[in-house]
Amino acid sequence: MATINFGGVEEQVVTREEFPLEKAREVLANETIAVIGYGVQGPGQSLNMRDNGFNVIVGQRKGKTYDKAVADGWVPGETLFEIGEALEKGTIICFLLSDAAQIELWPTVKAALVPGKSLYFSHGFGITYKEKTGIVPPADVDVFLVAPKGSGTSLRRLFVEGKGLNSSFAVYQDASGNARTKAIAMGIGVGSGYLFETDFYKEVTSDLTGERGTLMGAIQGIFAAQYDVLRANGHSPSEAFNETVEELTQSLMPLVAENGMDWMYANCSTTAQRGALDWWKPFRDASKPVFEQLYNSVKSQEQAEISITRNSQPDYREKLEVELAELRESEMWQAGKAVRSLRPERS
Ligand SMILES: NC(=O)c1ccc[n+]([C@@H]2O[C@H](COP(=O)([O-])OP(=O)(O)OC[C@H]3O[C@@H](n4cnc5c(N)ncnc54)[C@H](O)[C@@H]3O)[C@@H](O)[C@H]2O)c1
Ligand SMILES: CC(C)(O)[C@@H](O)C(=O)O
Ligand SMILES: [Mg+2]
Ligand SMILES: [Mg+2]
Repeated sequence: MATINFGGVEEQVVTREEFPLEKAREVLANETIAVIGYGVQGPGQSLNMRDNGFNVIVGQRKGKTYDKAVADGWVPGETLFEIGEALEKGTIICFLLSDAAQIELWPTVKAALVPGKSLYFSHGFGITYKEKTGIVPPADVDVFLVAPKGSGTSLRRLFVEGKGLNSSFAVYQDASGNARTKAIAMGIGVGSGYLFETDFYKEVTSDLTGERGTLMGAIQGIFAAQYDVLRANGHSPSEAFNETVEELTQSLMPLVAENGMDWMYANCSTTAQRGALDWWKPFRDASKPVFEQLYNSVKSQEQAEISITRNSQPDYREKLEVELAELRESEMWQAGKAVRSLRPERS
């Protein structure tokens, strides 16, 4: 483990230098890694591991997603199977169904977990909320997680570009005495940049907070609020969208990603810097109570309950699509569509 100072706090992390890909391949040389589910993480993780030289198979029920797996080069009967067969063949079972679907499939997965196999998650959800999910693994299997901190789509894209997302890892059950090493090897295998250690509870709690907060929920909320105020005051959709979203994603966030917030500020006018420095604290103070409410709702398991109840309904995909369409069809995101079509590289 490398000791890194994160803003004054020292943490131990695993880097690719100390745990190179060759070592990961050695650790997992005798394993058949069965990726169960080919939604968002399934393709990213399985394709990265395959390209990294691991012995990977995919288990996916027949349908559109199965066909996508075939199109991605997985071969039926050789590297692509129905879920039951993949569970039988795999020695490391990567449980990459949606968190709600994991509940339904758990009895099948559990039956396949003979001693010596490992159960791998990319989220602490199923285990942490075991009273709600019923996911209680047998004692004689290793149970660990690697949670890439980003979409499986980005995991794959960055890998192809020679870059990587960071991931957390955690061990819940170490039956073999080797679970931690296996977890790290899997983390390197799926293409992680560096790996930081957590536990299942902390992973799910921070993850649910982050995606409901700044990463997805809060960002849409703050975009919508500013866009509405600009529109209500007579600004055109084009002006409001550019001033709310397009400039952020195209110009300013890449600067933040490159070298931090002060670097982005320093590359803007002194007028902008003066205003941003004056206004970030009122925004922090206004939103902090909402973040506290959110964290408490995650901690009390209310968010887990909502997620399980809503996403277990037979028509949950259709309902999600209606809500996504509402976003897509809003004036702000329709304006965005037009703005994107005018980007010079698209014309
Ligand atoms: N989406 C991400 O990028 C992301 C990022 C980090 C962690 N995770 C975690 O990774 C795990 C997988 O998430 P995901 O978003 O890739 O899942 P997903 O919803 O995209 O994938 C669902 C997969 O499960 C299959 N499936 C759904 N219901 C099923 C059922 N009843 N029986 C059999 N198969 C069924 C679908 O065919 C699909 O292949 C989750 O634990 C999630 O929290 C996801
Ligand atoms: C990609 C995210 C938001 O980080 C992940 O946590 C998810 O649930 O999809
Ligand atoms: Mg998540
Ligand atoms: Mg996440």
